[in-house]
Amino acid sequence: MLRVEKVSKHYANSVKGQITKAVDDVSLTLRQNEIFALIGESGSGKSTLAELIVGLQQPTSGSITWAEHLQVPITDRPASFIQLVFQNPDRSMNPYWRVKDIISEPLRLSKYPKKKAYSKAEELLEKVMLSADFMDRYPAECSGGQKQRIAVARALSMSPSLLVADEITSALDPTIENEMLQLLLSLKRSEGMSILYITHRLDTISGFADHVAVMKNGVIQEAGDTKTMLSDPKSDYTKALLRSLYYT
Ligand SMILES: Nc1ncnc2c1ncn2[C@@H]1O[C@H](COP(=O)(O)OP(=O)(O)OP(=O)(O)O)[C@@H](O)[C@H]1O
Repeated sequence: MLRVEKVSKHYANSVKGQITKAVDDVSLTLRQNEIFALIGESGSGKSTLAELIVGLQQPTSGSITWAEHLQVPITDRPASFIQLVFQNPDRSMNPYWRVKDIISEPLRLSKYPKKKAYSKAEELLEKVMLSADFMDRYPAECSGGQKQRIAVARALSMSPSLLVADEITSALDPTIENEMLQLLLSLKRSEGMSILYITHRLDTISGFADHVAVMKNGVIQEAGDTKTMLSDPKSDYTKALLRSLYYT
């Protein structure tokens, strides 16, 4: 569905003559209706790659296209095609707005009448397993996990084909994190969309992600189906990551 081909993003550093290769010659394919986990330690280039995919940044070289129209650059996609949810929901929520206005904002921007947008917001809350009581709350009256669900609900309002979830469970405790993963799995099934799930933790992806890519220093070290990679890792880096799980 989405093809990333030989994509690089290099930044010129303030130190003269040096460049940071945040993403370096990355190729991967995201299929329809799959969960693709992108794994890497801090600074490995995950968020930069996500921003390139979403179109928030332009690659230094390479191309990102969606497979139905392979020659169409990602920047020419319909606005609703990809939605991004960040690690910190507070970054994208106006603290003075009620939940119903936060969720329905994309619909209102698409000229939905207010009443219809609110009724859709209530449906979306139900999709992320929050009750209608949340409609009139402010973000400060919601927990971190609930705010992430609200951010997902807002993203769903545009019926995206691809949801990019950048470290959205990192700040949550294990039980709430597990509930969020279950929610994403059920949304994949019910909405038929694909999810690019970005994380620094390999231990969350078993039974959740269909495919996985492991990234280090801007380079994909290994990619493949999750079961095979977890049971038979090929790169030394993936092996080291897996070994480290047993010591945490
Ligand atoms: N605007 C920028 N200018 C210069 N260097 C940058 C810029 N953005 C990111 N980098 C560098 O690119 C590399 C990759 O950063 P990126 O944020 O993509 O990593 P990450 O894997 O998402 O890390 P984290 O999990 O900590 O968010 C890092 O070395 C970072 O310092």
